Amino acid sequence: MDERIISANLMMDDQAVELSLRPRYLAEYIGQSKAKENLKVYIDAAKLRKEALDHVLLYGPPGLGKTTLSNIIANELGVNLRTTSGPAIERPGDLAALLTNLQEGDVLFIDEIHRLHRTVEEVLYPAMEDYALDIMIGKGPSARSVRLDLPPFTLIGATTRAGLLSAPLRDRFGVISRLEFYTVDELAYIISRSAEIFDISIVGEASQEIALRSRGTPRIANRLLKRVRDFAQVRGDGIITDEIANSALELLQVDPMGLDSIDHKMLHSMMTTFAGRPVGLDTIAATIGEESQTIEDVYEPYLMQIGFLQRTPRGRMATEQAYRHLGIPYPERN
Ligand SMILES: Nc1ncnc2c1ncn2[C@@H]1O[C@H](COP(=O)(O)OP(=O)(O)OP(=O)(O)O)[C@@H](O)[C@H]1O
Ligand SMILES: [Mg+2]
Repeated sequence: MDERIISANLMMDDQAVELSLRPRYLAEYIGQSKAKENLKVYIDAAKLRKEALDHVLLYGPPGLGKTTLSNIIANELGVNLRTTSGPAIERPGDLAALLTNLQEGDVLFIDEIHRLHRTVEEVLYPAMEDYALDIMIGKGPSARSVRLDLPPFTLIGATTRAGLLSAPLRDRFGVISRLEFYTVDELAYIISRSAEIFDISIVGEASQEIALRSRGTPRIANRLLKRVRDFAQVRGDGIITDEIANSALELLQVDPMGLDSIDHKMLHSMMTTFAGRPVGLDTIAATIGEESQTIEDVYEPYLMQIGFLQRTPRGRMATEQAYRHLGIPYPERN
């Protein structure tokens, strides 16, 4: 399991904490104003018409609040939420069971929806489109298909990789929302809110400092806050000051841009081993000993967001800004 501090993936000891930190209503959900504004209109309209909300697809890098937002949507609608995930639904029958147990207007949340089995996905098409389930009865030449009506419901799908969704599935979502990285101010606000929930005091610029190194990601912000709190309690008097925050963050080896040793290794090898030439994802992965998928889902999106990495048709390239950050001379040849 990934134990690195900036990893946006969920770790076991985070799960209980995440529950308490998770905002429950749209008004408490910080940032993502575009997604939020639209959703608010659709939710209000669905409530006015007493209809199920249209199916929603949420996508974006890990830890940006997809699961949180799905919970909020169900809360705002005042309906039940059933949660499952793509890989957990093994057979079409499993999905059929989930669907037939829904009540009118309920939300079915499928996390990692890009990992649904093909045969399961096919059950979803008529369910999403017509609120119906096509069931095969019998075998061989006498087999026939029976259509079963479902209550109107809302499917919320979440994925870190919208590109892996099949076109027919993607087309059946009426609302498609991309979650964005958070600004430093938004993260600082989330950190202050979490500190309040933890009942710890954080003063001066400390929440800004932590926010700066959180890679635009609330989950990382909350995780860094917890580690900094440990330092404050052991090395200080429990109050998170600028000084405590900075020295803790330094020890955690997260640099002022939020980059950790893997980011550094990756950029460094692109600049030196490959001398700034475009490099393929798999080559980078093999060189630094990480999985291509982890690099693509976790590392690249943020490095691209801050303008350190470029994807060209010939491969990945570090930008001049990245060279400056690492203190390596930029090859002047392009
Ligand atoms: N907009 C927000 N405001 C406040 N806190 C947030 C917000 N979004 C996320 N968080 C915090 O970040 C944590 C992670 O969010 P969440 O689990 O919803 O991310 P996710 O996108 O589902 O991640 P994954 O792709 O790994 O499933 C939550 O526990 C919550 O505390
Ligand atoms: Mg999630």
